Amino acid sequence: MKLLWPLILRRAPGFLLALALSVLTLAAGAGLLGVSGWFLTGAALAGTAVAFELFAPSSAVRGLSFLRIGARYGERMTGHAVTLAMLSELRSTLFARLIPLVPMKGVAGRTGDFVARLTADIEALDMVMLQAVLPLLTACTAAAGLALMLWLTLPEAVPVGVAGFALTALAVPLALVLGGRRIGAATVSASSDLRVAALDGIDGHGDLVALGATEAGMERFNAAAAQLRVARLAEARRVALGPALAQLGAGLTMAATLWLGLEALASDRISGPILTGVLLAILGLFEVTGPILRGAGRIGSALAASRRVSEIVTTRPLIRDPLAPARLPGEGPLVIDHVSYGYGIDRPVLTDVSFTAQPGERIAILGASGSGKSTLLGLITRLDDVNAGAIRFGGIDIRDATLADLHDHIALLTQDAPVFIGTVRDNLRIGSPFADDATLYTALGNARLAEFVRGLPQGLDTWLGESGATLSAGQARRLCLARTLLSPARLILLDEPTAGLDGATEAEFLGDLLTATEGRTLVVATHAALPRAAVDRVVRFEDGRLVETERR
Ligand SMILES: Nc1ncnc2c1ncn2[C@@H]1O[C@H](COP(=O)(O)OP(=O)(O)OP(=O)(O)O)[C@@H](O)[C@H]1O
Repeated sequence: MKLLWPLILRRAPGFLLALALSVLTLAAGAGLLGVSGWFLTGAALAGTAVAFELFAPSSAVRGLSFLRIGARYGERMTGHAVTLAMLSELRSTLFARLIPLVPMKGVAGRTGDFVARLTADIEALDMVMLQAVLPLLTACTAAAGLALMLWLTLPEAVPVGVAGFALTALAVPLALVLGGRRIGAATVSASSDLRVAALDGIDGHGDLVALGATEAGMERFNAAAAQLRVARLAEARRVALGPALAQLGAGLTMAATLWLGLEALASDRISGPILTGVLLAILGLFEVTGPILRGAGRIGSALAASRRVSEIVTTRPLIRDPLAPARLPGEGPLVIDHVSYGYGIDRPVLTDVSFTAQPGERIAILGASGSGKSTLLGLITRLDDVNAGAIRFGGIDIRDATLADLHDHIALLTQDAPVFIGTVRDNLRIGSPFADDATLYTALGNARLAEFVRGLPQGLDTWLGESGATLSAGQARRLCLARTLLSPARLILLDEPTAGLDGATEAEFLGDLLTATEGRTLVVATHAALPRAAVDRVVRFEDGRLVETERR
């Protein structure tokens, strides 16, 4: 709830309107039942002893029923509109907070789990507002109305009426909430596990089929689905308790009031029609306890969801902008100065690495798989900070610059760069949002993809499926490379840029790197055999140490 309060306060007028309409709906409903009870009893008695006026009560009944319909419609529209707007803002806030948490070591968690937090968990919060906060505030007003009505008509019933109402609308839901926290947490975690199993199954479908392991994938999914079914069933049982308890509370309060009312009737302190009206109005006011008790059964999940969402919001990103940032110069040497780094304290990945890339220089980092090449490129773009030593660009420690400034100067093509859903143009413009077609084709040409794109029926406007499903692995790689080359950064870092290219294309491409990165500094981590002219210098890594530097 701590998370929701600022968002609720920002939309206070909308929520107050929804609350006012909710109170009006309840008052109209209670009034409708009360007047009907009084009217029907009065009319029945009129035939015998009491003279009764019909016109005013029947108009009141009609008026109140229209008022109730209109107010309920308005309340639903306003309540939902303001709640959905609030959740949409929460989703955007959460997504923005999530991004800085992902790099390098990442936050403890899995993609499917984060998707669940952004979708199902936030959806679970919508009932907090619509089935808990608004009805509870309405119930407080209803309790005051009930006390006033009884005090005016049957004062001796005030304690029993208010106590019955408070028990049903507050104490019982509170007990349901406290008892349902464990079930709620189990439901939310089972729902997240199911998403993870589904995403894994879809992503790895090809491999599961090829390995004849679809059954194992199905089993994982089915186990997660069964777990969710058990958790949901336990929750549904609690939710089903709600309406029954609401009926019980209303029934007992009415019976106690009736008992006191019959004594008052016998001693002429209340009339028959008024007593009937009061009893039915009580029934009307208890209507608000229905959503509260139904919601109380599910609030355990909402609380668990809210905790998971808060975890993201309150986790401080590891990499943050400095308070007083220095500006990086347009050009300058990249200095790797005695850098050491490890993902955990006990396993160093880079040890005391030092080298300098002068402006315009092309450096290849070679080394066996796992020797720390990608790790170093990640550190240069501040996906994480070094454990010891420093990385400087143009004489400025990159930790002293803002991330935005750093990424304007240094661009990285990661080993697993993704193709995003969208067109070829959408994908390329991520690297340079305002680039015209000629610039896009130049970058595509440098990545040896221009002919392919020109041959597509819709050229740059061709739609690429999810993760570039309509491209071959090599084409997807070259598209990502073209995107990196479009960046205005003066220093380009390429991690295995030729992965997915065939031997002949790889050699041609490496030869072309010179033109593609003309005038820029280039650091490329690769396993490929490099043509002599492709780079100015080769540095070789072995187990995280720089063991050799060779000038070409
Ligand atoms: N996110 C991570 N968490 C923990 N350890 C990691 C992580 N990423 C890499 N490592 C470890 O760090 C070491 C260096 O990995 P890195 O990816 O930098 O090597 P590499 O030289 O780029 O290998 P490759 O040529 O296969 O891409 C490896 O032992 C790897 O297991």
